[in-house]
Amino acid sequence: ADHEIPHISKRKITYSTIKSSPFLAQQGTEQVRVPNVIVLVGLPARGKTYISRKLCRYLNWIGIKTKAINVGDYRRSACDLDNSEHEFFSPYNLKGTQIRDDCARRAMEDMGRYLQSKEGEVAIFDATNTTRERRQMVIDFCHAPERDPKFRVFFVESVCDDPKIIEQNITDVKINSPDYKGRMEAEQAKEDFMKRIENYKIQYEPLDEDDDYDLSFIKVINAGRSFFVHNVAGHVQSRVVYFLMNIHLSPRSIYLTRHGESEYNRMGRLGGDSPLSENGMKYARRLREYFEKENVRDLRIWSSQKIRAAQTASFLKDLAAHTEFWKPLEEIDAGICEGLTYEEIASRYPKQFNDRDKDKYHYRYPSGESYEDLVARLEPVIMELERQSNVLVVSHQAVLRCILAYFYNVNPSELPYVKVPLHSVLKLTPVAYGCNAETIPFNIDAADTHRDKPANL
Ligand SMILES: O=c1[nH]cnc2c1c(-c1ccc(Br)cc1)cn2-c1ccccc1
Ligand SMILES: O=P(O)(O)OC[C@H]1O[C@](O)(CO)[C@@H](O)[C@@H]1O
Repeated sequence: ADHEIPHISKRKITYSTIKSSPFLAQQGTEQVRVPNVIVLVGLPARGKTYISRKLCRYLNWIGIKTKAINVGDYRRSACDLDNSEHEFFSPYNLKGTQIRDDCARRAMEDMGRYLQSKEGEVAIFDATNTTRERRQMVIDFCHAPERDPKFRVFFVESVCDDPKIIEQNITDVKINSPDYKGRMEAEQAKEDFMKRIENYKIQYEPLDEDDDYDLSFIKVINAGRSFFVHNVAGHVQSRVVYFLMNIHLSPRSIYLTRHGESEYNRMGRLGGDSPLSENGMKYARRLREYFEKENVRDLRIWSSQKIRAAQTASFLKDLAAHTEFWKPLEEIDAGICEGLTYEEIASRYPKQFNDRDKDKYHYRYPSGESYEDLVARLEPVIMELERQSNVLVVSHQAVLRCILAYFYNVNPSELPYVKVPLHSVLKLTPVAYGCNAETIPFNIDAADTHRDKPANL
């Protein structure tokens, strides 16, 4: 109806909304990008699964539909677990070799269906792939004559001879893996796994810039200490290289908090730039006390530039090695609904209000932003978070939902409903393949700004 949105002009304007990913211009319904296969290469305990799961999470978060396929999972389900001792992996064990080849082929065929069906754009093939013969089998599968379009192949080889890192890997993710958990003592499991690595070393043929001159690949050396990058082709491969060059294994914590309660929070009003309320000030003081006790080494504080966030961060400034104010950390822009309450939006713009709850991730406020827009503007923040050590982020409800969704693989339909209450700190500590989360509540009164998805939608 006319009173809904002031029309700029009566002419029919069709806005081409880039629906699927901020990094992708769609033509019609087809994605313009060819399917990509990222093939891991490396001895056991070189972090291949760590890389594939982290990469998968990042690519999905930026809107590139990706699936990681782990051949070890196929082997474990193909044969019961007494086939996980090191003898099974000997190249002289014909039965073991045959089972492992068969599992690799089945995993590859599942990968082919995932990409051919356009269910996804990128598949990550997580296996040792340590022989030239095995890698050629994957290439032939991706470039099969009848395949159109051909799958683009990028090899990610993890080369690591740092005993400390390998030791950490085996302790963190091998001893408790299904192959050993509850069946062998830790020391025995570690010994067996070292023998499994020796079995793979017999046949290991690393990627070589001369022999593999025509391939596209990156060698990651000693958990990202150095890299060798060769023949990178296309957008996805360059994003993968960029991501791998920014992640690290060093232990640290990421603290997330919203600003203290603001005057607008108390009134139920969206956005704006109101100062902290009395409760909000109390929270800022208690937040400082918490970080005095936490005594975090080299803490960096990143805050949105909104008054409510800057006030909160300013209570901690002298505790931090460095405090900076970032525009990308500002709250979602509600456009024409800025400063209104949900009730006012529902009465003034009923259709907009209803549309938003139908697809809250993609819905863009008129003259404002969608959650999808927020993810695109937060990508540099995520990349910098990966690079850093101890960081406290002081931001807002919608922004923290997007950041949490990155660390916890939350999909676009659930992301806009993640609970991020006022007056609580979330402490994230990356471990092995995931992230430990500790919620520190402060028990200081605050408005509840959370709106659940209406039951009928
Ligand atoms: O290069 C490794 N060698 C042995 N282990 C490793 C790595 C990496 C790794 C690899 C590439 C990049 Br870029 C960053 C880290 C992670 N991990 C790992 C360690 C402990 C638990 C889970 C994974
Ligand atoms: O996407 P939702 O659930 O409306 O939450 C985002 C809203 O939360 C607030 O940060 C606080 O209400 C608003 O400024 C913002 O518009």
